[in-house]
Amino acid sequence: MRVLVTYGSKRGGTEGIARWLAQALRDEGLDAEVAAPQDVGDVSGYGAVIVGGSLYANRWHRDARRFVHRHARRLRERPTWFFSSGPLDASASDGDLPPTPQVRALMEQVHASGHMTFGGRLEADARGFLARSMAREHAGDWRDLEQLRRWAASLAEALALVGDLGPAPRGSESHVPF
Ligand SMILES: Cc1cc2nc3c(=O)[nH]c(=O)nc-3n(C[C@H](O)[C@H](O)[C@H](O)COP(=O)(O)O)c2cc1C
Repeated sequence: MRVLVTYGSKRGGTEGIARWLAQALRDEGLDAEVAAPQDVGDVSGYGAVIVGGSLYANRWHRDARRFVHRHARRLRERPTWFFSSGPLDASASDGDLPPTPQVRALMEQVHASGHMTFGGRLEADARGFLARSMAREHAGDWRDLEQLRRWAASLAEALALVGDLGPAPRGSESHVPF
């Protein structure tokens, strides 16, 4: 099954997660590819889509939000998962940080099957006034590869189940059982 991983990322940390995730999904036997949201014309060729966004003031990066709005109808027709990347500490590693209210609303819009929050990254020499002052105390890389691999394995398992159930009837919503 072809799987698209796309992202909204200001400073590259979330893009990095998208790339690792696609690799982890390929390791699980899926035909996964990464594309920047502006390079995706149509998601019809994909069996499943994963959209990630970096968090700034609890809001997803604009490119990720726009992607969801633009493709909402098609996303509702196929299994779609979201991930967020943000916390500059180890709080995301357990895998149970919920989506922010804005991201939850986007999930409802496309009937997303699930969400994962990953730790973020902020470089010590980050540009921008706010980023620079945050970096004084919070610079670091909290993206957790083990957490990412566990999530990739659970997605592969869910997609294998979808595959066993056969393709959904045209126009129907996805029915991933979790
Ligand atoms: C100004 C600013 C605001 C941020 N706000 C949040 C936030 O509300 N929640 C959060 O979890 N992380 C927040 N972060 C951390 C970023 O989400 C984190 O650095 C992330 O990895 C950035 O992803 P990117 O490199 O793809 O842009 C903030 C970072 C900055 C610089």
